[in-house]
Amino acid sequence: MTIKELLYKVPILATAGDMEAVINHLTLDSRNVGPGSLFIAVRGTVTDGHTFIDTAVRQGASAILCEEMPVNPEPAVTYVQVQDSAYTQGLIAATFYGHPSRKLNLVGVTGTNGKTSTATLLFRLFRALGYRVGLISTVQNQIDDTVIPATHTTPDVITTNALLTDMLKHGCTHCFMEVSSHAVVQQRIAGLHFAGGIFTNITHDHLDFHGTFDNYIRAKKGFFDQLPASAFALVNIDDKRGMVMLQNTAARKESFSLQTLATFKGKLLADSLFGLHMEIDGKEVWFKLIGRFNAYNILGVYGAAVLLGEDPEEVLTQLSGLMPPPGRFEQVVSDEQIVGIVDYAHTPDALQNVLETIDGLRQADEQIITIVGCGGNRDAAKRPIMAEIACKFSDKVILTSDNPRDEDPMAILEQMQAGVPPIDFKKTLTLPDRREAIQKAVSMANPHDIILVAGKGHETYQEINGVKHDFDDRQVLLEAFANVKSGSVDTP
Ligand SMILES: CC(=O)N[C@H]1[C@@H](OP(=O)(O)OP(=O)(O)OC[C@H]2O[C@@H](n3ccc(=O)[nH]c3=O)[C@H](O)[C@@H]2O)O[C@H](CO)[C@@H](O)[C@@H]1O[C@H](C)C(=O)N[C@@H](C)C(=O)N[C@H](CCC(=O)O)C(=O)O
Ligand SMILES: Nc1ncnc2c1ncn2[C@@H]1O[C@H](COP(=O)(O)OP(=O)(O)OP(=O)(O)O)[C@@H](O)[C@H]1O
Ligand SMILES: N[C@H](CCC[C@H](N)C(=O)O)C(=O)O
Ligand SMILES: [Mg+2]
Repeated sequence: MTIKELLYKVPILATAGDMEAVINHLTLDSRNVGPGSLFIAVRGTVTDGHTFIDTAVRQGASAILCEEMPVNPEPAVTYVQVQDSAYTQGLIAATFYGHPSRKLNLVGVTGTNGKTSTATLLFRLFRALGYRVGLISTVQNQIDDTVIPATHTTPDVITTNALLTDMLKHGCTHCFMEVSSHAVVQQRIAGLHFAGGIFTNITHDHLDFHGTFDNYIRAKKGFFDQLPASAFALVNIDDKRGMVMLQNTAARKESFSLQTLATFKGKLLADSLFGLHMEIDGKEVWFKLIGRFNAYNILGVYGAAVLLGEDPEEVLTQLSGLMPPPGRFEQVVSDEQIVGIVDYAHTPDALQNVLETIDGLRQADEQIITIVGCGGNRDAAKRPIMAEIACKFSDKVILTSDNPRDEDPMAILEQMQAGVPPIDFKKTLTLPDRREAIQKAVSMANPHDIILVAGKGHETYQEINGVKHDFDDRQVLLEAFANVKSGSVDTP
């Protein structure tokens, strides 16, 4: 495709060089540039892509898209200046790949918690309904049975268009994708055509990136503001920001609720360790998912499926058989009946939901032992809050590391400790080594006690100073259970 063809409908400020130059590769990263590449210079949070234009040219880039023309342009290279290269990237990627998002039903899910759960349940539901389906999620991307590892919750828009193209080649009719707030702000969904958008909820997270809660809300709303009139906008109206999401959307406004009148109204009849019993649209159904928060995920999934034209009864039948995604309330039980629960709760709201669920489900005087940490290079304000919530609902708490990234693990833990109420000091331990923390919890547990290992869920690594070390909470729990059994861990 020539650069001129690629720029169809793109607002341009200036150009230099041959507009017939042929482009066979798009990239944001100078390190991936080769002959035939169009390098898109984007201003980032750490560095500015414009500083890599010369490197891209040296590596043989055929064209450069930028917001600022270089002082000494290379005559053999084509330059295009635009107002916003991150946004333009979306338009170009759609043209380059032939608008794959218009050729299937692309549904985006946004919200602080529940995106992976909702998108994965939709993916599994539509497969069970007999479709070929794609998934773009934190845990993994998927085209039917083929798993493609994910690096982000929402990939950059070039990757998404490439994934959608592969999905079409495999005959997919639907793709369910998570839309993170970072992605909305960084234009990672620009130029994508959505058939629908779902809002799960909004609570405290990512204030490091967005600055204020209002900006965070605005970012989520930005997704709905971009939806076309042909799409549906389905929001949880039990969340007080649900209606805000609908304020300026051109899409069809739909809602779901457990508490009030809504397009899709559900009632939670019972909630146990075996699952949820709900009434939806007048029908009583059992589901295998655990926790009230999953009742919301189920309703959102049900609503989206019906809005996509599926038969409500068939949807409920298939939904009732579905299991939660990996690392979401995943249970690992020891031979002595100590119950380990691995859950991806890494926000105050998710942690509180999961602990309330566990507290509501415990039978008698079982102890709840919570292991929790907070990510480095991420929102620091949530650290003391999460420690406080862990203390409120647990008999014992072990504060530990969860991807310290470039931060000092002890500095993160000290910020968490600041949230521990003095009365709870005696039930709180701090062990920066996560393996040691899990072993300690297991050594303290009696049969039927519940150990919540929060924050990492499906993750199979611990990221320290840019290096991802193998670490899987489920595996480490199993090992600790085995060690206790063989007597190699001290029991108190
Ligand atoms: C904070 C953030 O979102 N960062 C994302 C952003 O990077 P950035 O703005 O820091 O980029 P930068 O390093 O400043 O570089 C600017 C530009 O120069 C380019 N560059 C850079 C170096 C070089 O040698 N050559 C070069 O061309 C880069 O490709 C980039 O285009 O743009 C990059 C390219 O798309 C992303 O990979 C990167 O994700 C980082 C790795 C990340 O950790 N992001 C997390 C916070 C994130 O996005 N999380 C959300 C989920 C959140 C949630 O819901 O919980 C997600 O969607 O995954
Ligand atoms: N609808 C919900 N409301 C509140 N909490 C939820 C909901 N669904 C799941 N959770 C809790 O949040 C955790 C993360 O869930 P999930 O992975 O589905 O969210 P996410 O929005 O994809 O997160 P991320 O932003 O990291 O991609 C779960 O492990 C569970 O503890
Ligand atoms: N999508 C989230 C995941 C957080 C998971 C938690 N284990 C952590 O590392 O903080 C983020 O990138 O902020
Ligand atoms: Mg997710």
